[in-house]
Amino acid sequence: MTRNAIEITGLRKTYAAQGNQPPKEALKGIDLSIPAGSIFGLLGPNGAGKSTLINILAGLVLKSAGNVKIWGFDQDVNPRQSRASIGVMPQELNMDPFFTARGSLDVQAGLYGVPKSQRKTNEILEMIGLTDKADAYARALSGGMRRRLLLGKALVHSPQVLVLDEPTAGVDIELRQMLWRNVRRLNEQGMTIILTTHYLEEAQEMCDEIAIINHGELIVRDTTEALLGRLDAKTLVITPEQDLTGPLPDIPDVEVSTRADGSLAFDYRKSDTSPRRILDALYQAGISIDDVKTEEPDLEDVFLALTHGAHTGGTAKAAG
Ligand SMILES: Nc1ncnc2c1ncn2[C@@H]1O[C@H](COP(=O)(O)OP(=O)(O)OP(=O)(O)O)[C@@H](O)[C@H]1O
Repeated sequence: MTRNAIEITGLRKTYAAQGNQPPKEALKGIDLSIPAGSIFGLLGPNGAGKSTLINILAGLVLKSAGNVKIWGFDQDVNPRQSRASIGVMPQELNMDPFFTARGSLDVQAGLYGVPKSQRKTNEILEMIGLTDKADAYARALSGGMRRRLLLGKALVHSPQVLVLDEPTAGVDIELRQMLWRNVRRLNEQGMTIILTTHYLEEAQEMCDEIAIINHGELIVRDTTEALLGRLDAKTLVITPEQDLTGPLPDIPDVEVSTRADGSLAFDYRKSDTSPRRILDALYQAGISIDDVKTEEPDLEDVFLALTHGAHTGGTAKAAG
């Protein structure tokens, strides 16, 4: 049986009323297990409850109800062990400006009770590419370097589970690649990775499994592959040999549109039409074809279909 790194049952969070704001039910009973060794994506629109969930895992927000186990340790029964099993790289760049990079890592290790002899400060500095900035004060580091330091801080106690909350928001390509290289390496060494990202392409590329939450509820949880297979929509794009002068062929159950580059896009559902039918119709209309390609839905299509209440099997993206 696969071991679960995280087991969440019936998790609820209601933030207390503030001023004239009524109480806010941010999580409405989440059940979610995350297998050990996976790279798991937690996705959802703004305000869905992702940060609340992550902050509960990190022990930064108190849950209102439900049960959370991290690496088998129940947060309520074994709070110390459950906290020691998880490291969180937060979204905000909250830094201790008066510590050096090395000092920040040391302080963090101290907070987690890691004995000096077991600290891996140099190894972590090397991994996050800050060896030459080890003695620079955090306030003198660039935004990208501070972010790397946050990753380092999340690793000082060698947690089994690493949570990355929007790790690549607003970072340049080089830093993004470095982060993903590190994440892959840590995962290969056995660490379970949970990440939230607004970049769905990134989630599609990085994550084995994905959960989508919306309005505090879990709406789907599946392997990335199965999620991508949920949408029935497909697009066949053909480039005609000559510019078309006559009307476009009318094919039942297929929507056709012209793209800016002169190609024709035929949106269809795999369950009602085959590409062969489209190609036959073009042949009969006397349209000769220079190039053909198909386009599959991507995670963005799945995400939009699920979070906008559309049914899977619905919209095809007008990719261009
Ligand atoms: N401290 C708080 N007090 C009151 N309401 C809060 C608090 N923190 C979050 N909320 C509300 O709870 C809901 C969920 O917020 P949360 O930050 O968990 O969402 P999110 O999915 O992380 O969004 P984002 O992607 O924008 O970070 C939102 O409606 C938010 O306004």
